[in-house]
Amino acid sequence: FPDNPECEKYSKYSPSSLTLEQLTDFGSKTGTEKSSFEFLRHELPVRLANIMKEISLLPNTLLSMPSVNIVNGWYKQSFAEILEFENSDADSPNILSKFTDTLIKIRNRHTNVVETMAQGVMEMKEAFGTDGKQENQIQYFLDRFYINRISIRMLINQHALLYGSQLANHPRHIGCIDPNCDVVEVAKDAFANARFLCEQYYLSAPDLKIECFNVKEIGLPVQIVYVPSHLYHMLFELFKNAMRAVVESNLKSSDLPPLKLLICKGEEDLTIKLSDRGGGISYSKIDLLFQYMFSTAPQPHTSSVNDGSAPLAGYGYGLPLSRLYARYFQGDLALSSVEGYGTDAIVYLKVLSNEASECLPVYNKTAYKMYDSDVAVSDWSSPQHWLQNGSAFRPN
Ligand SMILES: N#Cc1c[nH]c2ncccc12
Repeated sequence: FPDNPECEKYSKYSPSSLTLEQLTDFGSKTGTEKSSFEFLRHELPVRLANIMKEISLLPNTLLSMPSVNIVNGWYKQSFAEILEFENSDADSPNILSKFTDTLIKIRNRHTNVVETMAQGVMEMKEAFGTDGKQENQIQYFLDRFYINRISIRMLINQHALLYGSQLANHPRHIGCIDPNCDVVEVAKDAFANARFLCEQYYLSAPDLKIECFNVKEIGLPVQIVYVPSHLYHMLFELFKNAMRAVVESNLKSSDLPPLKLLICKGEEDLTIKLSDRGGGISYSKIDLLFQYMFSTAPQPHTSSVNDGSAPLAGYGYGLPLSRLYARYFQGDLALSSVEGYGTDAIVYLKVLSNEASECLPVYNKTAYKMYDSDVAVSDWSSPQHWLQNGSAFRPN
């Protein structure tokens, strides 16, 4: 990409972060297909170019992997296709419908980016092994790469749902945003589907108890301006992991301790805490659950109680991606565990839609330096394993 002048040009712009309030106002009041077209034909190349510059900075051990080359090709192709509209006359016939068709074609092309990048990481691990420095760089890159992808798909989905030919499923929704997203309803849906899978695999599943508090609007249901599919993705992942922990730590018992879900809408945060009595996980292993390099390995999935000899089976990319969905609109996802007892998984969401602004990676000197091979080595005395990470502090 470095030799692509158009990529150079668009990577010099910073992405424009939108709030859920701006997205809902645009989709319900102020926006038109033409103004959306004029915004996206600049903003989408900006977001693509910013991350394409970072792809070009990846260690060659990853960049040279066949699967990463495939993803590269998809980004180049999509970038070029949007640029076809750079100087189009927005008022010329069919240009707007052609643009929407192009966006849908791009969305379809990128359907399997997550799996294909994971395959590339696997190819690199098998070919070259890894070291702590590279793991940090790849963790840094993939968090930025996937949240960039979430943001591009969000903008494409909004435009396609608002102006495309497909019928809107939910008349009250604004694109993929529900202005009154009922958290309990989404949670019950995610729980039911996770329980179905759990019962299929383990022949049993824990029950769920829900406690709900609305401190901001006493007596009203807990609702938020949010993207239901993002909330569902997070909760479905957390329910699956909690159920697995409970079943695998109670294999000799038919009486499973129930999961507990606490939902509380405060003034600033909507907090969702899922508590399980699944035996917990040691503090030192929590970070591993969010690490792509750890989660990429094809782990032997043990359905017997983990006797401690085998490494904790990877959870796939579900947790790190769920945390990115939470962070995308200024929230977060954290695990707090008591080894030997159980785990709390906590999702924080912004109550106010004008505070829920897109969290977007920006290609700049700071980012550039993160890919510099001479990143700082630890300047703290630490057990040997920390030195491999090359991180000055415990990875957060
Ligand atoms: N996410 C999640 C988890 C929820 N409960 C857990 N117990 C052990 C390890 C991970 C988890």
